[in-house]
Amino acid sequence: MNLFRLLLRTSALLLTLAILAGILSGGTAAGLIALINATLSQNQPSTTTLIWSFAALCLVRLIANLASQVLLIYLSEKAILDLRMLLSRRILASPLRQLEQIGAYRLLATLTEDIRTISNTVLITPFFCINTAIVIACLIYLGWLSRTVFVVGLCFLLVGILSYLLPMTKAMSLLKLAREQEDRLFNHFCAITQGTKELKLHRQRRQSFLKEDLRTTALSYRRHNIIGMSVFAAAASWGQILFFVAIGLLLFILPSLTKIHPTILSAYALTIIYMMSPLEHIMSTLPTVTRALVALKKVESLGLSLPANSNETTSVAAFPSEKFWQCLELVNVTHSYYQEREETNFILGPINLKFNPGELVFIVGGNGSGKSTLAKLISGLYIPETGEIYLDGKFIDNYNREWYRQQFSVVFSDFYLFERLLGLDSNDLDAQTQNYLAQLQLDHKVKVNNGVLSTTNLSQGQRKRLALLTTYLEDRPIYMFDEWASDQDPVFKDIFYTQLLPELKSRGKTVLVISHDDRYFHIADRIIKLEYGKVKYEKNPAFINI
Ligand SMILES: Nc1ncnc2c1ncn2[C@@H]1O[C@H](COP(=O)(O)OP(=O)(O)OP(=O)(O)O)[C@@H](O)[C@H]1O
Repeated sequence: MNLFRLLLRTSALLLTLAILAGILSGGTAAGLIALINATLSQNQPSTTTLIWSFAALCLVRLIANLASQVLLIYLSEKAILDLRMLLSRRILASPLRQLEQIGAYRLLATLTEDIRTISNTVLITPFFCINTAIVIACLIYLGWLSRTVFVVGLCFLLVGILSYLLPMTKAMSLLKLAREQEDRLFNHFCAITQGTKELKLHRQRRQSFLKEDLRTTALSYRRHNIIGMSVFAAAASWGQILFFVAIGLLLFILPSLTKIHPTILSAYALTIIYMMSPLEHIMSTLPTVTRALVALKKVESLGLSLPANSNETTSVAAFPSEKFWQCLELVNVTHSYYQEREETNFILGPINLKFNPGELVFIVGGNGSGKSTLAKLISGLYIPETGEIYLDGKFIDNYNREWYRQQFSVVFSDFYLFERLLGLDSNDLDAQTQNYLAQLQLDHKVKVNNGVLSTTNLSQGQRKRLALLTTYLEDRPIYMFDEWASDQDPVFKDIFYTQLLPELKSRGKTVLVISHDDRYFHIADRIIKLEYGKVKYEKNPAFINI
């Protein structure tokens, strides 16, 4: 994808109109220069026709220039908005595993830095187009003035462009390296925001983080940027001097080689001087354009490029709401993680499990045995590498996975809490929420108004209760809680296991609970124990020696 295609996708009509207006603007600029040259070269006072032509060209240039700029500004702002929305949608449509592999810091760098870089370039595109149109129109005018001089000039121009492109390529590779360092910088920024407490509490850790990690990366980023931008500056200065060399050639060398009329020479000198400002502008925008190209490449390399990368159907309208289901089945399901540094694989499965409505199932096992991974597989967040998942005999594939995920309400151990109760449009949402707040003993802390919670700045245990509240409001057939009770005080832990879970079960919900609380295993209908990624046993708690 390049910048032009990005603009074309936004609105082909607007882009065409803007380019036409830009060409007209550039053409009239060249026309004005031609008129000025013609007037200067004639030895008699200007005719009325010339004066009126000059006034008309001024007017056309004013209107065309304005129209082109306004159209392109509108177009570029629309392109940025579309890009922001598209990229956010792409991220949300990408498989969870792919996003985990990319890493939050890289996504953050793309959503902030890459979009900012692309936006900056898109915003200068209007002026880039108009200046290019002016340069092209001036070149046409020069060609019309004298073919011989033009051909010599063109050869000179080609040599100039080639000598400019060479350092440009070098600069581009340096900017690419700088962009890689930017990803690492974002990783360090995440460490600063998420590890503030750990860094504050340990002076040596903080100093070594600042010196060895952050500073080293920031210095490397700076070095690549400085060299890259200096190469650009050198190329731009070289380009500028080439113009004067061209004028020098024209004035001092060419007349001695071939016969050229002085009026043509002065017209050439005037036009080249006029062209210098738009050309300088074009050259000054090249570093920004190059950065944007690097940013676009980065977006593509993350697998978040604009062509659809997810084969999943995002519509759920084609499927019935699954309030009454009979059987959820996992057949030989596997998932593996490749741990690059350890060069080892963690393999979960093959897993064969069945779940029924109204069942309370505990998933237990030691740390790292694969419980959370299984939860992600069951809820459709991970796609099984091998094996199949069936809901009432319906094979879950890309076509219906989005619908399948809508059957689950989950509180993960690393849950996220939204301040607004998004996507819940019940008429009495506030009343229902208030009711649950009281049930979860949060009504003295949190209020709700028009679906907005008064605060989420609470203790971890209280925040988990708010996450539980959200799942209550979602009212879906299958509930999953990943170590939900681990942050609760003994009193509320007891309420969770002995009141809330049985209540959900009595409402016909299937409840899958990942837990280490063996004191409460007896309330489950079934216990599934995982060990090293395999199901060790699946039993009624009455038959287990806890
Ligand atoms: N995002 C990941 N990338 C790579 N490996 C991972 C990832 N998440 C988990 N693993 C690996 O998979 C294994 C199982 O992890 P999982 O989180 O499923 O275990 P768990 O049983 O939920 O553990 P715990 O009780 O500590 O929460 C672990 O050994 C871990 O190293």
